[in-house]
Amino acid sequence: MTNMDSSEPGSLDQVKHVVLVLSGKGGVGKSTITTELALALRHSGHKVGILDVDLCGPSIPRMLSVGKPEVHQCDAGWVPVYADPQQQLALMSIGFLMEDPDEAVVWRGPKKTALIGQFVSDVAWGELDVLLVDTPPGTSDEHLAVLENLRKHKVDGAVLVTTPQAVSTGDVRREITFCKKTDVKILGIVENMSGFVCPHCSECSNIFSKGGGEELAKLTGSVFLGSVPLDPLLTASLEEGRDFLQAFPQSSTYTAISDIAKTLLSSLES
Ligand SMILES: Nc1ncnc2c1ncn2[C@@H]1O[C@H](COP(=O)(O)OP(=O)(O)OP(=O)(O)O)[C@@H](O)[C@H]1O
Ligand code: SF4
Repeated sequence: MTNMDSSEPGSLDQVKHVVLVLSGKGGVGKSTITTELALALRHSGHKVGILDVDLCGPSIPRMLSVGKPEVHQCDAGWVPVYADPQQQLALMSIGFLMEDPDEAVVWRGPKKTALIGQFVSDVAWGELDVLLVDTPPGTSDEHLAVLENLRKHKVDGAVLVTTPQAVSTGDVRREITFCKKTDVKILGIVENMSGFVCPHCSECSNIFSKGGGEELAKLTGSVFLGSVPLDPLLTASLEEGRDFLQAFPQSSTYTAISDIAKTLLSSLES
């Protein structure tokens, strides 16, 4: 996808890279991967933003323990909320603006797309190295609304999240077709919940067949960014809004996430 003329005004002008995080279906860990990639990039000294546009279940505020703060507006738009005292990890979630998280489910298409459109263009991010956009699952009109609005500024490409089970279904392939049709570069594929890390001995067992994500990447000519195991310590950290990477730097899951973040960053900067 082409970048917008940088002379045009917009709240993404000082954002170096915009990355969509997509999944063919819900529950594969898209919000988890978005959150952990943001934390990994932030720990490696980058200034990161997360735009949580997942109307169906904005879960990132809980994962980052920011709750439901009051959001303020300045001349440039909505002011993001910071998830860390150093103000290196900015978050704007559609959940902050919704009275009742269940209300979006009954909204009709045009209302959703109008809200998303406004939301995407109206956040005052300031300077960021990377903005990760957590989109709703699937390939709906909501995706197109996100894309149309981001495209006015810039989008580097998309990270596709899948699981060993989902890789064999049509969902992830539909997502790939969506990227091709909408001219969004696939930056890479992440296989999440790839094996199970035993909470007692830290051994990783492959419950489902492994390697589907890598296979899919080969088939579609995409980069395989890596796999993240199903780790009960990660589940608990997300539930408690605790920074897993800070708490468990010796774990194999830490290494897996950090390596994916490094590979993504080098592909963005190449
Ligand atoms: N690698 C992992 N290890 C442990 N738990 C995980 C992992 N990935 C995801 N989870 C857990 O699985 C659940 C679903 O993850 P998540 O909310 O990230 O999925 P999602 O794809 O964003 O879903 P949706 O788009 O429907 O909101 C969460 O409870 C999360 O804590
Ligand atoms: S994974 Fe194996 S070693 Fe670890 S606790 Fe379970 S049975 Fe024991």
